[in-house]
Amino acid sequence: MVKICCIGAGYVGGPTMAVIALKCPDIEVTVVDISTQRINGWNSEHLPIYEPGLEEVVKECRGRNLFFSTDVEKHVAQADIIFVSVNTPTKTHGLGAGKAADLTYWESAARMIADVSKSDKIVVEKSTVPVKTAEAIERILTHSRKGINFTILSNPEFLAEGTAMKDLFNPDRVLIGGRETPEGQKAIETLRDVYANWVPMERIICTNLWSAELSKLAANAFLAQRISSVNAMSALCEATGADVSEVSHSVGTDSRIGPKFLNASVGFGGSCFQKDILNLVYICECNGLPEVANYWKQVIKVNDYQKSRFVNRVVSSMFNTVSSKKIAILGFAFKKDTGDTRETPAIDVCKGLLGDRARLSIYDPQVTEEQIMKDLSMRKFDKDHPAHLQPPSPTSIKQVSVVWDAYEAVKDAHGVCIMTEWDEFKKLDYQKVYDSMQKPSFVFDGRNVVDVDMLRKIGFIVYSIGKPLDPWLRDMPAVA
Ligand SMILES: NC(=O)c1ccc[n+]([C@@H]2O[C@H](COP(=O)([O-])OP(=O)(O)OC[C@H]3O[C@@H](n4cnc5c(N)ncnc54)[C@H](O)[C@@H]3O)[C@@H](O)[C@H]2O)c1
Ligand SMILES: O=c1ccn([C@@H]2O[C@H](COP(=O)(O)OP(=O)(O)O[C@H]3O[C@H](CO)[C@@H](O)[C@H](O)[C@H]3O)[C@@H](O)[C@H]2O)c(=O)[nH]1
Repeated sequence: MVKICCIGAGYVGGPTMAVIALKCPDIEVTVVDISTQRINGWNSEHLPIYEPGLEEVVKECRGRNLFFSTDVEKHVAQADIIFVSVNTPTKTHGLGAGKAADLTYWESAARMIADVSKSDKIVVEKSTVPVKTAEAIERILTHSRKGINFTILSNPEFLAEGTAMKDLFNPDRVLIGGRETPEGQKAIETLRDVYANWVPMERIICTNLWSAELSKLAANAFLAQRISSVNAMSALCEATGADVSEVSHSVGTDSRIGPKFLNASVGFGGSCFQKDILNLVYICECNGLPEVANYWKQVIKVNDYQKSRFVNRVVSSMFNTVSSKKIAILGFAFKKDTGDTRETPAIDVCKGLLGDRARLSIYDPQVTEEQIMKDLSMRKFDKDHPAHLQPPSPTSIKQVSVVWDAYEAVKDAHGVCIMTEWDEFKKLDYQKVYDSMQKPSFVFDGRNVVDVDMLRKIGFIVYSIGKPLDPWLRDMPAVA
């Protein structure tokens, strides 16, 4: 029986391996992690991550051909194929701090593989890594060569959180990069055969190592660039009276552009876009391409601008101060259908409002109080490191309360900020919300989920990203 071991039981390692186990009953899959808490979670009734459809697959395969373990070395030693899906966060200190990818976790995984292996292995880069990482990893793997052959492949993951299972079952493509040597090509075939159990052959793209590594960074940069483009347009829409949804629709019907990923928002979040673009910027700089680096840097700048623009709208609309005013924050996750808060725009918006001394009442159906408190007190980039290495969270933050019901959050609030597009925020009884709030009552929709006309009829003053402005807001300065 072929044995697969995946190092890193996170948002990628867990779901990806669960799907391989489901689709390949002849393969034994073990997911290992240094975090006992994470592994205990995977072996329990309460999985450590929320992803629609994941629990069913894990329950079907766990104990059959899917295992979760902290015995990292044992399972690595036994495996034929090793996926490495550990964190590759942005460096927080030293050379390239704030931009370069921190490969500490990858390097320690590679050293451990080299130390414990007693048979030939295919080592698969599943984490998103800088282009040319495979070369460095190869050096580490072969430094203590004991007659063992390591063949390295790049197999970047394209799943999006909230739709991970759907994306894994029916991927647009699976990308496999390898060396153009007979061993490299043979390893590509071996991995292709695994995916071929459920992915049509024409959707499995095989390239050289560097193309595969760079394609992942490029795909995320292109996706994020679309959002920053539409968000830049949203500011112009507000200034001119155009409606960003109409503009997106009109632009997206051009088949060369396409309709996806053109929703204006308070900004993109998630663990990947910012980190991967910063990484791309750093690689460009290291390769003497400052113009290319600056081009991609602008995608992040527009994203930061969008978040601070939103905070400024809130503060300026509410008589230029939110000091001591209760503001309800609906949604904290970086998108719906996930409990993940890494780089969520809600963090920057909440910090901006707290800076103006607001009192916040936060509700998200999937994010715990502990997580929110941690996020609001943690430094930028600390968040994407393994949980057990993060600083301990404070028990509470003055001026922030976390509640478990949207109606509780809005009670006596002066304003409501919608930060995540959870379906339940579309279906709230807004008359009830209005009745329980202070007057005038404001709604700031960072995700364009509410029916603006209906809310205005109820009596709300509404701000919706990129939409024609409420007469009240038109007279208020939107810049700090
Ligand atoms: N989250 C996504 O949607 C997504 C999608 C595509 C690619 N990626 C990339 O995949 C990689 C992993 O992302 P993630 O979101 O799954 O991260 P994650 O933080 O959820 O999981 C990573 C896991 O690796 C473990 N780990 C770290 N070092 C280890 C070691 N030496 N040995 C064993 N375990 C170790 C951590 O404890 C953690 O549980 C990153 O490079 C990310 O950029 C993420
Ligand atoms: O039109 C849009 C689409 C998305 N977003 C926001 O963009 C962020 C990222 O969304 P999404 O890309 O759907 O989620 P991720 O899980 O971050 O997935 C991205 O990052 C992953 C990690 O690299 C890749 O694997 C995926 O292909 C890529 O979509 C979220 O805050 C969304 O709300 C918008 O504001 N407008």
